[in-house]
Amino acid sequence: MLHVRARLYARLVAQKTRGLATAARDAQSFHIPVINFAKFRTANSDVERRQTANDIVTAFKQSGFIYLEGHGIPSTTVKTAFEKSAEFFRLSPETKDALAWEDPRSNRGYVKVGRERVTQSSDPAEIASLREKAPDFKETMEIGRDWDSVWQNQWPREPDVPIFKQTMLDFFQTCHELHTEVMCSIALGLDLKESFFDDKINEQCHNLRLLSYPSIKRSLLDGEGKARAGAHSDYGTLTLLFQDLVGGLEVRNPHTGEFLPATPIPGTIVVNVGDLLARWSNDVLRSTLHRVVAPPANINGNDVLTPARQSIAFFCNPNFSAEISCLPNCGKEAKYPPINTETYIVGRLAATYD
Ligand SMILES: O=C(O)CCC(=O)C(=O)O
Ligand SMILES: [Fe+2]
Repeated sequence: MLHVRARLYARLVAQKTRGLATAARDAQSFHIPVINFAKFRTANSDVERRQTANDIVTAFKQSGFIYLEGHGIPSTTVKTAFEKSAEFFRLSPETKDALAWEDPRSNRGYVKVGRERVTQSSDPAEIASLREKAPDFKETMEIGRDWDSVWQNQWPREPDVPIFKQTMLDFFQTCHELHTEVMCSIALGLDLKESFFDDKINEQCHNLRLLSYPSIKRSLLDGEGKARAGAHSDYGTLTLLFQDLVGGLEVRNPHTGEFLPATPIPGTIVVNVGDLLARWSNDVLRSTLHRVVAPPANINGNDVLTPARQSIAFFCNPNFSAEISCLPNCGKEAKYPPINTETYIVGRLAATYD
């Protein structure tokens, strides 16, 4: 009897040790890999295409974030989008306020500093209090598909920022096409037909967000919950994030709770999984918390002001009419009931804006 108990105990200890070893491995292996998408786009063989698709899906299972290189978007295209974005944010506060964001169903227009507070909370009172105590130090311009039958983009007047509209329309289209390709790779990596997502993501219900983080006193970003953008996850399928070289983006290791810097790598796009794709995949793909904090201080450590920072996020969504229910090959039992895309996205947006 004693023997049996001792054996059982030894087995339990061994299991626990193995579990701890796996957890430690997961914690240590958390990183944001650089993936060369050119290998997928111009692959010579199915094997090569499949290899990159597997790498992407593996990374999205582990950390939910990748740096995409070889994505095919010319650096001049990104540079022009950043220049036009900077030109827009240099407009007077009155000119920008005249284009104010008004409605989560539209999700278009200018959002001044302090109006949005991204968070994981869905409690309106908690979000309101966070917004007051620790607002996001950023301003944004939100752009949707321009041919929507109900909602209109809030374009600045052409003479105020020449070619802004055309630049952003072209950039929107370019990002939409890249999203479609990356979703093909995800389908393949999940053992689905490569075209599986095509008719569920083709209506361009996306959101192009230009972000400007003004230069502020570093001390304003010290303190509980204070950040340029608070810790949050994104809502849709994928986010394509273009960042300048200032730094400050951090990604949370879910195994340890620690935030890891997503240091800018020139020429790459940071791509991360959003909540709706995580839900679609029954949490096989991971939607990871991230935030934007003050960039690392200078070596002498006494820089009082943070440099201004610019980024562009393209939030990709399924078609608003698409029903999101557990994908094939993603577990035996669905963890979530089906949900309509528009209901989900508009609900999340309504909670985060003032
Ligand atoms: O500016 C960044 O680098 C990230 C912004 C972001 O995460 C967001 O707007 O959802
Ligand atoms: Fe985000």
